[in-house]
Amino acid sequence: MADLLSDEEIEAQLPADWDREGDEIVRVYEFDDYLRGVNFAQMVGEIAEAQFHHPEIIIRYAGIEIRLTSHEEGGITENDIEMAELIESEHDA
Ligand SMILES: C[C@H](O)[C@H](O)[C@H]1CNC2=NC(N)=NC(=O)C2=N1
Repeated sequence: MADLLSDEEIEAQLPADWDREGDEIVRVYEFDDYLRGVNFAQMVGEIAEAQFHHPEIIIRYAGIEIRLTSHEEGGITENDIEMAELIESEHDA
């Protein structure tokens, strides 16, 4: 079990373009092609399986929303920050 991060730690470690919403960190990735978004969601799912840390993935016509929280700990942990960083690197690849 990872430790819950403090408000200051979350603020300091949140990757660029990610927002904090209560017990979750959130990012919307916009795509101008629906199936490119679907493909990105698939890649996020593969990262989640590899990390065994699973985001909520919302597939919309205009883009993909990723919501991360650590359910077992009941808040935001290093696992969420690490997942956000891995997803960012996948998006930038
Ligand atoms: C039993 C529990 O669901 C598993 O240990 C993993 C699976 N994936 C998970 N994903 C997320 N986001 N939070 C968890 O606490 C979590 N736990």
